[in-house]
Amino acid sequence: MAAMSFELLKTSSDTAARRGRIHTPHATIETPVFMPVGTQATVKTLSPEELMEIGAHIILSNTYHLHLRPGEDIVQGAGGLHGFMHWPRAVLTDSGGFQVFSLSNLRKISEEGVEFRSHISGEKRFLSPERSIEIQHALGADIIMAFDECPPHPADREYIYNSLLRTTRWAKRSKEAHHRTSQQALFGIVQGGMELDLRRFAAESLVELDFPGYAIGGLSVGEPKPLMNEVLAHTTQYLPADKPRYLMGVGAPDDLFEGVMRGVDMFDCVLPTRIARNGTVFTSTGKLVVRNAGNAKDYAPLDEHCDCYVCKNYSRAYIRHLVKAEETFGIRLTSYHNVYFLVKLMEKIRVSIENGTFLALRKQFYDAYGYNEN
Ligand SMILES: CNc1nc2cc3nc[nH]c(=O)c3cc2[nH]1
Ligand SMILES: [Zn+2]
Repeated sequence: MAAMSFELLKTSSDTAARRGRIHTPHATIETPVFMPVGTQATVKTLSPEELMEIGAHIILSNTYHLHLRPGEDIVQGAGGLHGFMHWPRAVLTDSGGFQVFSLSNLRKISEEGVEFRSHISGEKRFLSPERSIEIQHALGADIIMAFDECPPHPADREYIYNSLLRTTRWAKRSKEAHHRTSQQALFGIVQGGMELDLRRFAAESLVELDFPGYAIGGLSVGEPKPLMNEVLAHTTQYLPADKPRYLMGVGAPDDLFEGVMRGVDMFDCVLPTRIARNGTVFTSTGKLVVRNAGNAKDYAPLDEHCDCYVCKNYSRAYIRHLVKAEETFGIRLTSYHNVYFLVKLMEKIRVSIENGTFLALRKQFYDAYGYNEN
């Protein structure tokens, strides 16, 4: 069976939104799709069965974290991530470059790769395109990423230009190291900072190397959302329409609408489980801080428009009590609801693209949520 194939099912006349389908060995994924993040081989507090009940078909894990702990050899011994996590559907792994820069200190970058200290043990470690691909092969994800550098933001144009040239050379080395396995699909990652001409150059350089899918990196790194959206709209124009586009590390509900509108097919973000851990949940009328005193006697569900397991069986009062009492079940419930909220929102977005009602759904959602449209 081929590693991965993408069907472009429908394009829109009023926006760059598209409906697609990604076939992988472990799952068929309807796009646009939101991918829950399971950095250390678990989507925090949720079981694989709950993730399948929620409707997730692909989740993320991180090469950097799993290389450092427990080590890819231990994961490989269990049959890769699917066996290790007891997750039968699709997995995508990031290549580790971004995590080195966002988590570890003492790092030295060279043409060869990146030397850094483990944020866990402090010991010196090294990642290169070849090592990253080797680790991702051992982890066994269905979709893997080329080893890249995500330049800091802000960064001067000179640095961004030289960094993208190296990232392109690293993409070529990643592809050469990857040729062995056919079951895993390798995506290139487009860099170029916030420089529109460099974004085009980076995209065209990667397309020349011909990947089965393209990630858009270097965004969601602290830049203002309008700038992210401007860079995104510019970049997707230079990516092939018949290949998936994956916006890394994004995002909140509005980011999903804005990214879909600009031609993005795949998203991942830690937000749903991260805000859940401090007792905050998404609702159709905006974010709700469940632990606030106002919810002490509120026996309504988290979101009256949500039909998830949590909203069908538990009240705000109960979940507030659990969160205040630091009962683990509390953040399991907020996590379940938040992941469900984004997975379901993407389902509604897919239907709206099919029906040609995407912009109407966006307006209705923004009005209810309290976003302004521009
Ligand atoms: C949360 N924001 C965010 N998560 C990212 C992950 C990434 N991985 C590889 N390369 C990237 O440029 C990159 C950018 C990212 N931004
Ligand atoms: Zn719910």
